[in-house]
Amino acid sequence: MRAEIIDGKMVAKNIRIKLAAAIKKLESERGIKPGLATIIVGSDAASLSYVKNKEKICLETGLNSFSYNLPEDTREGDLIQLIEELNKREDVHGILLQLPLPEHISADRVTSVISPLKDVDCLNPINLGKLFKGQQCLMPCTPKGIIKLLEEYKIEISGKKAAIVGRSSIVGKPAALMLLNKHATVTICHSRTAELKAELMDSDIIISAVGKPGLITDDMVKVGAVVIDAGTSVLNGKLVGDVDFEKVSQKASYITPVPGGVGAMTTTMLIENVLEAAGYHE
Ligand SMILES: Nc1nc(=O)c2c([nH]1)NC[C@@H]1CN(c3ccc(C(=O)N[C@@H](CCC(=O)O)C(=O)O)cc3)C=[N+]21
Repeated sequence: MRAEIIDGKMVAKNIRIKLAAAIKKLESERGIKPGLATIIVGSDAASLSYVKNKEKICLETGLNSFSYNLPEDTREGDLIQLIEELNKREDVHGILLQLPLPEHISADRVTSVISPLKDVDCLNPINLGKLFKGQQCLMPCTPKGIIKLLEEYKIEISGKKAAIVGRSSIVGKPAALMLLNKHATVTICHSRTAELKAELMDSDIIISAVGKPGLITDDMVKVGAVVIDAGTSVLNGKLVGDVDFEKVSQKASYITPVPGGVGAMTTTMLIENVLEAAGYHE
């Protein structure tokens, strides 16, 4: 079997055309220009790749973008103070705090400070609680993009067995909840999973969000499975996923490339969330 390649770049581009029109409308009808503030502490390679793409897309869709690049040795108190200022600013509708943070900063404490109304990445425990309960909230960008891709390619979720590899609060866990809300039977695998291969071989949909190049090989995937690669590692200066794309694409029915798959959707979902936070409702 030769997999159909899920073209995240193309799907994202089509969504952005609609977003750009909606942003224009919000500005002309209500005088609101949606604004996104991005904070990076230090210089994580995957974060920098995200920012580069995000800046381009903010420009393209007509969003205001404010960037804060803070040094690695920033004090937690100073970061919290910056977030509190952004919470109050009327021209900032979304706050994106890039993870991971340096070890001396508590991500839990800092993300709790982000106003739930501006929390475009769903990091605040209030929004995570809503997600847990299946209530309406700003959905985390990467899992939201994954669901959109599955829907765009008319891939059935209800009743399917889905395995998520990775249990981060920003991709793995929310992806599991969102698939569960769409009636998949979900297994969450991680570094201590006893039989990763056996779990994956039994799955119709595999989502990998670990950040380990080459983690998912063709012997772990059943023929006809849908393989979604949400890994973002930088290897020799290039962005790579978790999946051995060449080999796995000969067994899967659908597969996402890196770049051009999930990552391309993440940035676009971020813009969608900023627009939502700015008060635009279809
Ligand atoms: N709070 C937080 N939320 C995140 O969502 C988050 C984060 N922190 N920290 C860093 C990682 C990394 N990440 C990427 C998203 C998109 C691309 C992306 O746009 N990729 C394009 C191309 C990039 C290129 O080729 O330069 C693609 O895959 O097609 C990359 C990386 C989000 N992350």
